[in-house]
Amino acid sequence: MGLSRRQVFGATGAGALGLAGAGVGGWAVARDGGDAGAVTSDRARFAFHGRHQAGIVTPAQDRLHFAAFDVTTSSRDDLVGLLRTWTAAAEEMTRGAEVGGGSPQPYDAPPTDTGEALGLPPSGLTLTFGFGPTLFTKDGRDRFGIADAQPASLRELPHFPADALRPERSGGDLCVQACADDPQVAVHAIRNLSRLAFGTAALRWSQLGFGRTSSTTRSQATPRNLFGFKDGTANIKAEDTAETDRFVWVRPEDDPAADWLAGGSYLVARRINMRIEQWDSTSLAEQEAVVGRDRTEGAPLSGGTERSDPDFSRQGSSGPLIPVDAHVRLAHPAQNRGVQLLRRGYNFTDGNDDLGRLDAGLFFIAFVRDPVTGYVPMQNRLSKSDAMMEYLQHTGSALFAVPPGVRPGHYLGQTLFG
Ligand SMILES: C=CC1=C(C)c2cc3[nH]c(cc4nc(cc5[nH]c(cc1n2)c(C)c5CCC(=O)O)C(CCC(=O)O)=C4C)c(C)c3C=C
Ligand SMILES: [Fe+2]
Repeated sequence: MGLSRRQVFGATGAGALGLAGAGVGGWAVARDGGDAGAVTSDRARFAFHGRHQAGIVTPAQDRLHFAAFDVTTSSRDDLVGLLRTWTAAAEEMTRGAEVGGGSPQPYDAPPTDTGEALGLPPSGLTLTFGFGPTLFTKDGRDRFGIADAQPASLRELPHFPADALRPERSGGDLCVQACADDPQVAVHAIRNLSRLAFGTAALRWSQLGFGRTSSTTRSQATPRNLFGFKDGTANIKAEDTAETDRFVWVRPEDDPAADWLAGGSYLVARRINMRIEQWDSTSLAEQEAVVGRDRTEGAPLSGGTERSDPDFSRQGSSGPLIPVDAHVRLAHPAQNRGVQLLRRGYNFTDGNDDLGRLDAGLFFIAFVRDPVTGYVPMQNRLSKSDAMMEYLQHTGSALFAVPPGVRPGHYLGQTLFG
């Protein structure tokens, strides 16, 4: 039996909870007659307005279309105009309405909405927007008069060992994470936002994802990644409000020069190719040793069930049961000064290469309160020592500051530009 809405979202920090459209500050999900709200369905609808943007601690949907944009204008007014336009369109699309639905549609002009989502339910669409470091400063230039408000932690991520990053899959001034349970709804959202940006911002790169690789609420089943392992077991969950407060949401005192980001977060995106043909020819014993958990149950190799705490000191006949270079050992808070992050990634396949190998992997997305302390040291440790790295190649990378949620009547990023 699922948890009730109040159990799932009752303490988001906003202190209020209600059905979408009720105009309350907490996250709300409306489902026809449903009470769980933790499991998404095509009828799920997430409120666009709130204290935090949706798409972070709201239950992870099954599909992703992620897009990074370059701003092509040098006009601050045009940029703010785009953020206002995106705000209105995002609010419409997340409630399943047409873009520009309120305005009359002249027959001799292109429709205001591209049309492929007409008649489809909201499908749990969430749109999460972020600002990249280059929106603030580029080539030493203060592009839009916001350089003084650039958060100290919003810098290009450092080069990590074994990175094979492609510039055309990295960076960006703006990002939009569109998640939904219907891929057509997610793609429709990015297509329409790109169209509205014409002349102000242009798509730089984008990534489709299927099959979430993390659960973000307790009542969601743990999904599997393309290595066939349960992924997301030890993730921060929406119910863990002490953890989300400590590791996900930015506080005003974190960076006084960038207090506009309070209530927001940072989004780390990494396109990680998985050498799945190599993985598929590896023994199950080796696969489990690399992960540090068993494949069937997802239980730590030290014993117990999926939810048992790993015992890193437990010894087998030839050393620790969870090897010293196992992924879960190196990613565990015990190895990372207690740090945790909220993972919200997706599987991807983008065709194949000339040798018939799939271009497949995991589009890693994490939300952190501070990437400098909450992501970079962990990635360094994994890139240097994780046994899984033999099967991985990082091919894309980006970092964005995710502003707080939008209040009714306000626009995205108003705390920065307003
Ligand atoms: C820098 C952070 C991380 C990257 C990059 C990353 C890539 C990555 N992970 C898997 C598969 C699994 N990861 C699991 C756990 C796990 N991973 C990270 C961080 C990164 N992973 C953390 C913090 C944790 C939790 C550690 C803990 O507290 O125990 C697991 C185990 C199940 C689970 O808890 O989710 C798997 C499986 C892949 C395939 C991958 C890159 C392609
Ligand atoms: Fe991981």
